[in-house]
Parts: sequence; structure tokens; C-alpha cells
Amino acid sequence: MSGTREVAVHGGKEEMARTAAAALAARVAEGQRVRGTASVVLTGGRNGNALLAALAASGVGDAVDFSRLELWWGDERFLPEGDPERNVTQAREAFLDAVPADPARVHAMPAAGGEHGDDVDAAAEAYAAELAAAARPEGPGALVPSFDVLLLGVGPDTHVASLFPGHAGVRETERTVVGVRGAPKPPPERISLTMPAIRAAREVWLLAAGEDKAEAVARLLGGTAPDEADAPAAGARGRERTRWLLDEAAASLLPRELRSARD
Ligand SMILES: O=C1O[C@H](COP(=O)(O)O)[C@@H](O)[C@H](O)[C@H]1O
Repeated sequence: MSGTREVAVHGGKEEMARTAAAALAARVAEGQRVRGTASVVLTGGRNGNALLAALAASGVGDAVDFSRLELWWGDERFLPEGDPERNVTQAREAFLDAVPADPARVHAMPAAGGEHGDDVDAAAEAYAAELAAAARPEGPGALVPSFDVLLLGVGPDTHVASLFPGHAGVRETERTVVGVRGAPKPPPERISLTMPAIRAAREVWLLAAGEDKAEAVARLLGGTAPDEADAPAAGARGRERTRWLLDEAAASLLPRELRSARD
């Protein structure tokens, strides 16, 4: 494993979202202080959107200069621009419309029916090119920027981003972004960062709240780590730190000693 792994359990999903939002704001402010800008990879899903809403609503974002924040996405549902199920549409509603972000630094993934038509692979390639253009030679590789924090919601089936158990995308070792077809969770066509892109982040934060995540969390953290091809969240880790942010319900099947662990 690279970096440290931390597990923190919060009382409920609202508390988890508030705490994660405050920690994210502090991490971004620190990155901006040290490097001038910071970059965050956003996730879709219930827990990711709750975190963004907490960041916009609670005032914890006050220390952040949103005009100097690069925002990327870990995955996207390949649907037309403005579709309410697109992760970027939900992020706009939860957060982006309420903060003074620089539109040039908001790197949404391509939409279906746009420049690349319905070709999800061409859309994925275009996003990979956008990431490569923003990469710096001093970063972890020439292919993606050195993300400060990469957020991932963990699905009840252990998927992260749009890397699903048993699917080809989770075994990708070269490309940083892939087109996904036949996803078990709707919609079937998606775009996703791959493990090499995820593992280039300084910090990876995995979010899981709610009873429906308990079995996945126990499988991922409770014993011998499963193979990432079968349980994609097992392969998600940061170069410096991997943080698991849970609520009591998601952590309910974990042994007590693991509920606030650092190694
Ligand atoms: O479809 C998706 O699901 C996952 C997990 O979502 P959740 O609602 O179970 O928390 C999310 O991380 C991903 O970005 C999204 O596209």
C-alpha cells in the first residue's frame, strides 16, 4: 500500500458530510497556500453530493479561494448536457452554482450528444487528453495532474467512480480514462478514471454512509483485502494518504478496533 490509511467513523451521514467538507476545505486551502492552486477530483453519488452541499451551505468553504481551484470528475454518466442524472449537473445544484468557481477550471467530462456524439470511447479519450494537457513534469507522471484530493463514493457493490466489479475498466493499466458500457447501475454508458489515474492522487478519500454500504465496507476493510478486479474500491489508494470516511451504519459490520484506525 502507498501512503497511510485512515478510517474514521462519524455518527450519521450528515455529520460525516460536514466533517468531510471541513477537512476538504482545509486541505484545499493548504494546497493553495503552498502551491498557489489546488486540484480536487469530485465524485457523484449520494455521499459525494452531500459533502458538496455541506461545503456550500456550512460556511466551511470560506478559507478556500474557489477561483484558484481546479475541479475534475472521477466519473460521469454519459447522458446529454444538463441531464439531471449527470454527476456535473448534481454538483452544480449542490455546490458549484453557489461558489465563485472559475469556469475555465471546472473540467466536466463530455456529455452524450455533444462534440463526440454518442461515442463514449472518443469522449473518454478527449478527457484523457485534457488531463494530460494539465499534467506537470514534476507530477506523478505525464498523464494526469497531481490531484490534491480525489473523492470516491463507494457503491454497495464496492464500485468506485464507474469501475464496476468484473468489468474490463477496473483492470486497465495504461489509459487514464475509459469509456464504460453495460454498467450494472444505470445509465449503462459512463466515462471513468482508471486505477492508474486514481492512484496518482496525493490523497484518496473514500466515502460510505448508510446501511446499504455496510457489507461492502466490511468486505473491503474487515479482513484480507479482496482483489480489486472483484472489489474495485480495494484498489483505490493515494500516494500519500488514503482516508475512509464512514458513518456508524456503514461501519456497523466492522470489528470495533478498525473503526478508528490508522496504519
Ligand atoms: O453512479 C455512481 O455511484 C457511485 C456511488 O454512489 P452512491 O449514491 O452509492 O454513493 C458514485 O461514486 C459515482 O460517482 C456515481 O457515478
